[in-house]
Amino acid sequence: MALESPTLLVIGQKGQLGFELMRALQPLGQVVGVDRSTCDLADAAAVDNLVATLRPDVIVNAAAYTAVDKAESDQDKAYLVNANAVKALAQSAAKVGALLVHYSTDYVFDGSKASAYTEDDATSPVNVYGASKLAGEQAIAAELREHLIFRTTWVFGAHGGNFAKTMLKLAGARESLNVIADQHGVPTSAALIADVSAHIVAQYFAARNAGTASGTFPFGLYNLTAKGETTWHAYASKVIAEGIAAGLELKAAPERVHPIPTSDYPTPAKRPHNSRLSCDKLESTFGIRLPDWTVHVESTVKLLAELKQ
Ligand SMILES: NC(=O)C1=CN([C@@H]2O[C@H](COP(=O)(O)OP(=O)(O)OC[C@H]3O[C@@H](n4cnc5c(N)ncnc54)[C@H](OP(=O)(O)O)[C@@H]3O)[C@@H](O)[C@H]2O)C=CC1
Ligand SMILES: Cc1cn([C@H]2C[C@H](O)[C@@H](COP(=O)(O)OP(=O)(O)O[C@H]3O[C@@H](C)C(=O)[C@@H](O)[C@H]3O)O2)c(=O)[nH]c1=O
Ligand SMILES: [Mg+2]
Repeated sequence: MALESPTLLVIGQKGQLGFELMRALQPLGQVVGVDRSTCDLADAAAVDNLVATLRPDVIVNAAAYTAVDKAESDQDKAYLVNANAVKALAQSAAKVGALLVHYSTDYVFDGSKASAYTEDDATSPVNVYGASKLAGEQAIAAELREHLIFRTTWVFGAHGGNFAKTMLKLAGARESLNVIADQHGVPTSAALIADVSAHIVAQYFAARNAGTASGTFPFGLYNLTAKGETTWHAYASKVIAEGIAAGLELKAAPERVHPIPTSDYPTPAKRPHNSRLSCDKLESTFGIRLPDWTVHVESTVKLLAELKQ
């Protein structure tokens, strides 16, 4: 008997991660992408109508309010998109029996732990964005058993805005940069997150086709980042060094990227000093091996340099 091709709905297809998901999910079925102009996530009725009409097997939500500093003075909007809309989406998914794949952040933690955070560690966000994302996680867990929430960190890619691209731009315009050296974390490429998501959705389809998905599939919360660790300062230095090696003309050489403490870079939102997440649960549950963060930083900077030339 031929198996029917599944339908996958990607919400937020124009973000960093959404763009990579539209690529990575293609082999799994019919992929339908929507963005703010075709479906506003904050419009619960529109989302419910879309889900009821399309009846997707899987909904992947890559849309979020991600402006961390702006969220401090725009709390209602951050909660509307990251919490209320996510709860409504989970309810819509439950009605049609879809798996909901969703993404969250290291900013659900206060960063006071000395080692990498596991999925069992207590949350304690220090900014509005982190609190709104945590509320979204909790809403999904309350509404829908068949969910996967991937907590990730410091996302970058060739498509969309991110810290790596900001550093290349600043290094092209200025002789020197000051970058925080006492916040520790892991740059994770949107492509890696999308590829791992696709692997796991494929495992879900395989289990479902074998008739076991709803009974034994390991739904739930997983950390998903690249391996290793760094600081914003060392990350900026690496990006700039790779940019120069790839032929970009940058004014600020890596040795003129100065390390500074968080106290020297005041921002509206507080940020955790430790953003490291242990991915042992994801690797052992799904049999996945995550690459070091430098692998995709190197390839992405090369690609960005090629695109400029
Ligand atoms: N970026 C990062 O460093 C990290 C991100 N994450 C999480 O990963 C996920 C993906 O993030 P990333 O791809 O980097 O984010 P981006 O900011 O690149 O993309 C988010 C997308 O969501 C869209 N969006 C926002 N509000 C709405 C809305 N009301 N209706 C429809 N679309 C909307 C945005 O559209 P528009 O441009 O029109 O606003 C944008 O296309 C998010 O859940 C985020 O919280 C987790 C850790 C780190
Ligand atoms: C531009 C700049 C930033 N910084 C600091 C500020 C901040 O602590 C750090 C990173 O800056 P960003 O603006 O990229 O930080 P931010 O937007 O907070 O990045 C976060 O985004 C959300 C969506 C997440 O979920 C997190 O995982 C994380 O990636 O670098 C410098 O020290 N010097 C600079 O010149
Ligand atoms: Mg940002």
